Amino acid sequence: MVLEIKKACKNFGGLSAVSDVSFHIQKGEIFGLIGPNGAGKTTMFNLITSMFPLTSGDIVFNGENISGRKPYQITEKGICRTFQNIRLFPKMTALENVMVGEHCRSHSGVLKSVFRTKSQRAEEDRIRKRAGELLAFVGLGDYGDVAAENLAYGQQRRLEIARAMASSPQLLLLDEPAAGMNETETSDLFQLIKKIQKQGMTVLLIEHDMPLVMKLCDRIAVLNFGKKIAEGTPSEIQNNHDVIEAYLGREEEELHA
Ligand SMILES: Nc1ncnc2c1ncn2[C@@H]1O[C@H](COP(=O)(O)OP(=O)(O)OP(=O)(O)O)[C@@H](O)[C@H]1O
Repeated sequence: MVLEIKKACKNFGGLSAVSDVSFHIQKGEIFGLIGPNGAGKTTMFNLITSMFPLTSGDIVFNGENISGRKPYQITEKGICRTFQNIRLFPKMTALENVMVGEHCRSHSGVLKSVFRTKSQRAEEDRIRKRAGELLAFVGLGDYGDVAAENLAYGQQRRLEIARAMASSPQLLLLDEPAAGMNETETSDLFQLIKKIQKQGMTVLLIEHDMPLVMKLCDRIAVLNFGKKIAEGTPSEIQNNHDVIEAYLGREEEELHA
C-alpha cells in the first residue's frame, strides 16, 4: 500500500471541506479523485502534501504516518504534485524549469555552490542530463531551450508533469491535468500518464474530464460536500446511484460519455 488516508477531516472555520474521508492507493495504480465543484478534492491534495494541517485523521505513506510533516519533507519522502493552474517559471527555459524540480535531490551546499567544486559541477551535469531525459519522456525533447511562456498550453502542462517527476517521486499527484486541453492534447496526456504508470510510479489525479477519468483510472473515489460517497472501478462508479445523484443536473451525461 502506497498511501492510506484514514478518517481525514479538514475544517475551515465552520466549513467542513473534508469530512471523515478514508481511502487507500496500491502501488502502481492510477487512482482518480472526482466530485462536483467544491467537493473537497484540492483540499485533499493540500492535506496529502501538508500544505494545510489535518483537523483530524491520519495520512500514511509507505507505512509511515506523515501527518504533520513539513511540505518539503513530504517531497523528500517521495510525493510530488502539479497544480490546477499552471505554475511554471515563465521566463526560464523548459530545461531550467525541470532542473528546479530536482533541487530537493541535490546534495550541493552553499559553500560548494560558491566555489563550484568538482563534485558540484558533476552534480549539475547529472541534474541537467536527467532534466533532458525527462523532457524527452514527456515529449518535449526538442524544446529544452524554449522559454516556458512560449510553449503551447498542452506542452506547458506536460512540462509541469516533467518538473514534478524530477524529484523521482513514488506518488505523483496531478490536479486537473487535462483542464483547458483540446482533444489531441488530452489523448497525448492519456498516453503520457499510462507511460508514467509503466515506469512503476503511482498516480493520484483530480480530473473533471469524465471520459478521460473512466478510461485512465484503475479505481476512483468520489467526494461530494467533503464526504466520500463512493469508491470502486470506473464501471462501478458510473453505475453507482449516489454518484449519479451527486452529478444530477450537472454532468450526468458526461459520467456515461
Ligand atoms: N483555504 C481555504 N479557506 C477556506 N475555505 C476553503 C479553503 N480552501 C478550500 N476551501 C473551501 O473548501 C471547500 C472545498 O474546496 P476544494 O477547492 O477542495 O474543492 P474541489 O473539489 O477541489 O473543487 P473544484 O473542482 O472546484 O476545484 C469549498 O467550499 C472551498 O470554498
